[in-house]
Amino acid sequence: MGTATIWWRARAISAGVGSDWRLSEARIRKRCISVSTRSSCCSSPLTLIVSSMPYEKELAAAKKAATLAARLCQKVQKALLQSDVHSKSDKSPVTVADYGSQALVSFILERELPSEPFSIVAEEDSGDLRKESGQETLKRITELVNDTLASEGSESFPTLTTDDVLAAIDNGKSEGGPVGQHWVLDPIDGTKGFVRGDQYAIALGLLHEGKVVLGVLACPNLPLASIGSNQLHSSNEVGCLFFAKVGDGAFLQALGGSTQTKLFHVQMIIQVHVCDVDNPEEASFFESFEAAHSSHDLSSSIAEKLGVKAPPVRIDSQAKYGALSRGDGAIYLRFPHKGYREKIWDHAAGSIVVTEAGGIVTDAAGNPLDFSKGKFLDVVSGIIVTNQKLMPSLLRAKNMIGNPLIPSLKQISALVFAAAIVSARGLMNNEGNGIGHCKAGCSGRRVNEFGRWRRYCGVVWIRPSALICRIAGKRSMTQLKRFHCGSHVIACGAGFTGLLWCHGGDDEASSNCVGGRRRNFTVAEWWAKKVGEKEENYLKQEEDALI
Ligand SMILES: Nc1ncnc2c1ncn2[C@@H]1O[C@H](COP(=O)(O)O)[C@@H](OP(=O)(O)O)[C@H]1O
Ligand SMILES: [Mg+2]
Repeated sequence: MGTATIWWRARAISAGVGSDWRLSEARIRKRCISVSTRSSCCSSPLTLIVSSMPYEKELAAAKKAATLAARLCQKVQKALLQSDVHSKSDKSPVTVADYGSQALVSFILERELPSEPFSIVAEEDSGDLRKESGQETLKRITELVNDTLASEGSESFPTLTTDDVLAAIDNGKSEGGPVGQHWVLDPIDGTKGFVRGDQYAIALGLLHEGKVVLGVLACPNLPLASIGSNQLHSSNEVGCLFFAKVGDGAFLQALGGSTQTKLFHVQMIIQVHVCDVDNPEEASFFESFEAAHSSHDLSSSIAEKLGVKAPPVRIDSQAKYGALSRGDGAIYLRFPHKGYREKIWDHAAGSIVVTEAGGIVTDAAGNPLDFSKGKFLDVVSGIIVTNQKLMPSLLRAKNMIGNPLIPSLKQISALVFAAAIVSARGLMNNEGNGIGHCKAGCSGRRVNEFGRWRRYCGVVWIRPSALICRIAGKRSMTQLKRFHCGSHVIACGAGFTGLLWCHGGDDEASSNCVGGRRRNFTVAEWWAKKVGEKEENYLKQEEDALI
């Protein structure tokens, strides 16, 4: 008797978003069909043994869990945005959605995969909900979870008690590690985006022996159409579900399954690929919306060094990984500020979606991310995501910019020049225009802004890596340090080719100069704190001033 194994894989035809929404889920399923035959006689029956590929049922469970959790979050976000009661600073709706999403995902995974060892590394724990003060919130979460389960028409679920919800949340207490299987969950990734009404994601990955083997990203607000420049899909619809299994490619389907994308009950799925651009001038890059999460200055210096022309696309959450996996942009740069430790749930699902789409995810030194060390990722100074072709030059650019020990010729000459500017302080006139020396060092466009800092020149620190000149006023360094938000920074990051800009200064300087080439919102926050004004008002003033 001979046994032949036939691997059959329906290849999805997709060159990018919107190119082909006609594939059905059945067509992309990968199956192993083992066909046993008797070599001599055709009278014997043909035995077909169809066995699922690894992680098939885990993937189905993860998609179901993330889809339901997304439904719960959408409901809360909608109420949050419509509510007059909750101000943006009110964290309670977010809390409800975070816990609710975690409870739902945990409940569904445990129910769908009863025979598997069950471990989840997740962001939330039930400590606060077990306190007297958390009882009301716990009740709301339980209602929300039960309502969401009831809305899943195709199946009936038991009604969960508050204790069931607490237990489901506490499943997420696992520490992960290099041994065995662990789910990795961020119940709402991009909380700030969620509160703003922008992007967020439910991110669920599975680790096996420390490696990510599957990932699902539910992005309820991400358009099905590309958010990059080459928009191919005409739909305005939002809600994307990205998923990937190791060795099997990355795929995208509509999260809601609306009539447009779900004809005849067949869910349409496309295989996604990262964009294969190799010319940085044609590439665009993603970064965090929040400057506090990732240094916008550093990524802009790197992009500039690389020759990227397009402005950054700033969005919250791992929706960035999803968008990159389908070629909306070619690069995702993430440079947390000193002291921050990345968590595995912020990257596990996204990284496999991108790598299965043909991309690469490394730390800023080019090392692959190691998910086997527990909750934290020990990354060297940031995370870089891009395609195979751009990665080498991207790492080179990062090394040149990020390594203070190897300043470029341009940086050295700019340094010398910066020192000259300081010593030439006396050249500035009394109208506050530093035109005399400024013309020599930066473009005319910025002259006035620069000139108005005249009064604040005095003490200068120069950090070669970023070419940042810190120009303090007549105030003492101690005073400046007290403000401690980088707002006294005048950054000359791009050298002296006309890209001098201002991040603000002390109180007067910031009001004068924040409208430089880049706006640093921390200045606004700082200002708001200092003068007790709302950030929005301050920004409005700035807009008006600019007009
Ligand atoms: N100071 C910081 N630096 C870097 N990342 C931070 C940070 N503070 C929070 N984060 C992480 O950044 C995530 C959001 O990423 P992004 O900036 O890409 O939207 C947050 O996820 P949560 O919103 O789940 O807490 C949080 O884990
Ligand atoms: Mg997160």
